[in-house]
Amino acid sequence: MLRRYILLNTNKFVNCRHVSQSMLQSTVDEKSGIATVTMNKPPVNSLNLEFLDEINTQLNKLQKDKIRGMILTSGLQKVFCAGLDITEFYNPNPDRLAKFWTVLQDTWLSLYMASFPTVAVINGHSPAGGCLFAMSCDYRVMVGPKYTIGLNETKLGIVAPKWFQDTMVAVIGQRKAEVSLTTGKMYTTDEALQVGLIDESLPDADSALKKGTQFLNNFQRISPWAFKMTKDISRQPTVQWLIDNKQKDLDFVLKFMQSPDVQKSLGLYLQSLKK
Ligand SMILES: CCCCCCCCCCCC/C=C/CC(=O)SCCNC(=O)CCNC(=O)[C@H](O)C(C)(C)COP(=O)(O)OP(=O)(O)OC[C@H]1O[C@@H](n2cnc3c(N)ncnc32)[C@H](O)[C@@H]1OP(=O)(O)O
Repeated sequence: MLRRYILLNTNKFVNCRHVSQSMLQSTVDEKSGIATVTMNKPPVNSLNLEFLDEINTQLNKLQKDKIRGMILTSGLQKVFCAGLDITEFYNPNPDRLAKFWTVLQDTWLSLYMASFPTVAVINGHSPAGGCLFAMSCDYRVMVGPKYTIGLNETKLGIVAPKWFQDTMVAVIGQRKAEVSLTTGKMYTTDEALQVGLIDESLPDADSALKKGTQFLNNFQRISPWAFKMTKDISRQPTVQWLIDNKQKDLDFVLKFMQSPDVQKSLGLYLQSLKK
């Protein structure tokens, strides 16, 4: 049952329903119908099987609740999301890896095709899967200037799957995405704004959240049905490949991730992170 709370959110009191609390906090402003979903899995919001499952469950719940919009942000000091949890890939248990990848596919489909408008308030670093999540929202507001965002997979000796790449192409275009993906480029906030990877840059998290809310307020006078149909038509070419090839994508990942060369690269990368 939903309970009423007064919740402290970025130094502001708002009237809201408290929907869940664990690695993910979700609050819905009663007046606007806008949900704020805050990732809170220290130290870096890395996406493991359980966290992804929780995110996907929450997205499906918000859809059923017919919210009017969602802000996705982080409760951590300087990281929006560090991407996929690399320990899921290193010396993996094949059954768990298969579950992990399937939940990732489903979570991406839920977020990318969400029936409500979505904004990523990127209040920290956002590499790889973190960048994928941000790019999957309808609008991106980033706190600058000190954080970075991008698909850095080649720097780990791995390959961004086709649907990660297609998501980037849909945001910044083929040519820029190709250079960005092959070089594993991590953009500063200013660079990300220049290339179109983010829509706005704000100096602090409070003003970024306000900007995100302002964007969502654009939809108050737009029919949810018209919004959803338009988004579906626009995004269908990007999602169709995965919808048609979920098993093939999974089989490839299982094979690729268990190859000795990839394991060696991942081991070295994990070591460098620990240092
Ligand atoms: C036909 C051909 C088709 C080809 C298809 C190919 C198909 C292949 C599929 C494979 C695709 C795989 C896709 C993967 C996407 C990903 O998301 S991979 C993850 C990439 N992420 C990163 O590289 C981020 C790494 N982290 C950082 O850069 C930094 O941690 C940070 C900038 C996010 C934060 O910095 P800081 O605040 O200084 O924290 P740290 O001290 O670095 O980290 C604290 C702590 O967290 C651990 N950690 C960091 N990131 C991760 C992570 N992603 N996963 C797991 N753990 C992580 C880090 O090791 C530290 O741990 P300790 O405290 O030292 O134990």
